[in-house]
Amino acid sequence: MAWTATNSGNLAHFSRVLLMNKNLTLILRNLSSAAAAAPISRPPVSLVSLPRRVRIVEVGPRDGLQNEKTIVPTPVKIEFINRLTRSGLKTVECTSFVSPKWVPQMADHSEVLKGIAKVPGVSYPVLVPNLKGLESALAAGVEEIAIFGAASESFSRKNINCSISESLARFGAVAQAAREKGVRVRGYVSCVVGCPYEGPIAPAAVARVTKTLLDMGCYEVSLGDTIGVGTPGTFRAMLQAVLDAHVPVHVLAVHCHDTYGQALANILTSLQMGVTVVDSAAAGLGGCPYARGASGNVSTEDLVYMLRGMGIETGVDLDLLLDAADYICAQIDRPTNSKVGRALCRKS
Ligand SMILES: CC(C)(COP(=O)([O-])OP(=O)([O-])OC[C@H]1O[C@@H](n2cnc3c(N)ncnc32)[C@H](O)[C@@H]1OP(=O)([O-])[O-])[C@@H](O)C(=O)NCCC(=O)NCCSC(=O)C[C@@](C)(O)CC(=O)[O-]
Repeated sequence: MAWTATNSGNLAHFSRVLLMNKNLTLILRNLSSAAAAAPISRPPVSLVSLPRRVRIVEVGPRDGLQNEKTIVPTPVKIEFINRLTRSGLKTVECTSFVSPKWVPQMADHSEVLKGIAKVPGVSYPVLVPNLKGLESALAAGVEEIAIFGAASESFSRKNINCSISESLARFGAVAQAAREKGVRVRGYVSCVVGCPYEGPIAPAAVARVTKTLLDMGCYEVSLGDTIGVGTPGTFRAMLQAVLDAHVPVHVLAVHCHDTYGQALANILTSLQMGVTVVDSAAAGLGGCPYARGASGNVSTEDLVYMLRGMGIETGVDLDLLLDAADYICAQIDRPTNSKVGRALCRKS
């Protein structure tokens, strides 16, 4: 066969492919020897099949609005909660009975709790830091509260002005008094992978606080990545440590802020490890006033979209949820943080 320009072109192409393959082999070899040299610190993971159903705990009206610069009018909060409930959400955390000097945005807690159109079968938990808060919450007719501890000593002091052990003693008294009144108690642990003041947090510290909250009667503990620094790697190690402390997975929830865009990945990792309860906020609102740099929660719309795409039931109507998110974004005059909200070209 005569040698043609096409053959010569093919040969040049072939040599390039060979060279690329050679480079690729070299790169892969370097990578695998680097991986072999790296210390193996992965905890054992037992993957269970994905759940058929996930319960979403909507935290937008509380976690979402507590960090707003301007105070959102009470009727707007009430309408937001009512719309969220209409979308099919079964748990809507609606306010905090904390000190108005610390978090002025939640000062109208009693009016909000009394003003919402409560739907049978829907739970409306509120945050309670101490017995004074519990007293006011009970007077407003609360049926479920959330107590909120931290795995970081510095965050505990900044957020609730006391050490972890002082906070747990305080929460023990709150939990007991609440349960005596027939009020359900949920727990939070903040800074489960990282703290804005201390950096990385030891998984063992998370396991300790989680166990203590369960021992005092919390029916569920939500593990909060307050500043959204977790990755599937750190999340898996943290969750494994909690499970290794003999905490049953069905009493755990995850609460992921999306600062580094890892929230859905961390949630998926948690589902793979057996978690079936996930916190989120409509429009991706949120942030803790005492956690500098913390961005919003994972958006409920993005979470529902992902779960629906995986065939996991949530009982939430995405259109009605988007309406609720549009409503609050219009009221507080800011664009949605939800990727799904943006993709579907909603008004906000
Ligand atoms: C815990 C305290 C109260 C301690 O605050 P303190 O200043 O140490 O409290 P105190 O007991 O010394 O009392 C000082 C004053 O506050 C009043 N007070 C005391 N308690 C209450 C109350 N319940 N309701 C109304 N007023 C209250 C009390 O009556 C007194 O009033 P004064 O005599 O000066 O007029 C304060 O630090 C506080 O309210 N902190 C709340 C901080 C907060 O809400 N942070 C955001 C929520 S946590 C979060 O977002 C994380 C989470 C849950 O989403 C999960 C995650 O993402 O990780």
